[in-house]
Amino acid sequence: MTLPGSPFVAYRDAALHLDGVPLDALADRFGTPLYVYSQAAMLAALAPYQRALAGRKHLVCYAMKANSNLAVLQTFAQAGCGFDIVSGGELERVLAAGGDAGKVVFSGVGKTRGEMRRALAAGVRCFNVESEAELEVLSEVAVSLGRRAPVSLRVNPDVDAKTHPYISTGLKGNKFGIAHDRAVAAYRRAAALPGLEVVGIDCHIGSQITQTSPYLDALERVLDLVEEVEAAGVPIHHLDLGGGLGIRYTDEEPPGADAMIAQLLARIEARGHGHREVIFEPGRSLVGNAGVLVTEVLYLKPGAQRNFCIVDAAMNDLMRPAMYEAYMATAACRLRDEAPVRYDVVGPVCESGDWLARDRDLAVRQGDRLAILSAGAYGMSMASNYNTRGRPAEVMIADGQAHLIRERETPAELFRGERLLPTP
Ligand SMILES: Cc1ncc(COP(=O)(O)O)c(C=O)c1O
Ligand SMILES: N[C@@H](CCCC[NH3+])C(=O)O
Repeated sequence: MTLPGSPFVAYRDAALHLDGVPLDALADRFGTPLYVYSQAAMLAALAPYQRALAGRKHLVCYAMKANSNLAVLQTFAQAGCGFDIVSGGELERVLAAGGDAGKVVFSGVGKTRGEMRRALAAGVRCFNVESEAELEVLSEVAVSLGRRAPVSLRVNPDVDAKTHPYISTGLKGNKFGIAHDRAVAAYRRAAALPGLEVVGIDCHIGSQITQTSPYLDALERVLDLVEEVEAAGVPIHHLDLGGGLGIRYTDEEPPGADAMIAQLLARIEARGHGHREVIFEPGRSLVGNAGVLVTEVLYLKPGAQRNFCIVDAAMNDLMRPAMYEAYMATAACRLRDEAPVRYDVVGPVCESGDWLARDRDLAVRQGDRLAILSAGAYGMSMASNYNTRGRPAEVMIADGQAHLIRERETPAELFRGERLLPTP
């Protein structure tokens, strides 16, 4: 039986393993629903980025929104990565995990003054500024602290990333970045403001991108702008080409990071920009196929039109199917020599949109476990407590050992901080 996604997920003697560890045994030990990650799979996904960029000035800033567990951040920090953050909370996580603020780029359209102050105090590498109004506020905040904030302008290159409309970010109609035709004026303004120091340019065109051509199109537009901005007298040091490289969830065939980067670097050299430092901000491609969500079959419910496989994980644990109708592959943790039945895999949450997989042929019985594959990115990091459900525990396999890296939430933790009204 072939499985899409990670080569680290495989059957051995009819039992599904991640990185050599049987998932049923982890479910027995830690309970379900349970996120399980492989550190080796994360490092294997980082390797092509490092290979392609070796020998030139570069920084891989892991886009931690994809999976922000401290142990995941520690893994990438120890491998030399920086981080792409989008909130003050993410900055605190980087620092708690031992990451280097000097390798942090701070993206996001709505940074608050408080977040700017904290990031300046921590000494982040760069603010990826997304509007002209933000430039003014950041300069003011920096001046009030007697600092100059390093900035890069996130430009919107208006290219089609050819991905799901909800996760496309580089088109004119998106809220992200500064419009291409406003960018030179914005750079002039940034260079004139007392609290700012222009250091780079950046773009990020979307997520789950499975072709190289949108990156090449965006690069041409970014390089055109760099030339215009420098001609206007504002030097640009680094090129941040964002993240967004896709992974295989089912039958997608995204380019390898090394092949994609090699093409971009060749173009950068050819246009005479080879001296610039290059930054990438990959999220999903580093962690997506390094993780699975293990869930137990609670009930099998045959129906006239559809059969339901009701599991203990739900949309609050893994939002991608409900939110984007995303396809997530599922696999039984133990293979049974029985005829499969076609099921919709659904959770206990009171919403018709609470489904994890549709029309899947599964040979499972009550009490069996299923693994939702490719769940290492935008799984736990998007989980909520809807229906007062504690979020799953997380386990990381490192050097053949399973480590609990986040405890399961208890109901008491969920209403900690809430207060009853005074009784009359
Ligand atoms: C600014 C920025 N950088 C990087 C990423 C990482 O994207 P991905 O997980 O698709 O690599 C995102 C999310 O799409 C983002 O918004
Ligand atoms: N959360 C999305 C991707 C959004 C990328 C964030 N900039 C997903 O699961 O596919």
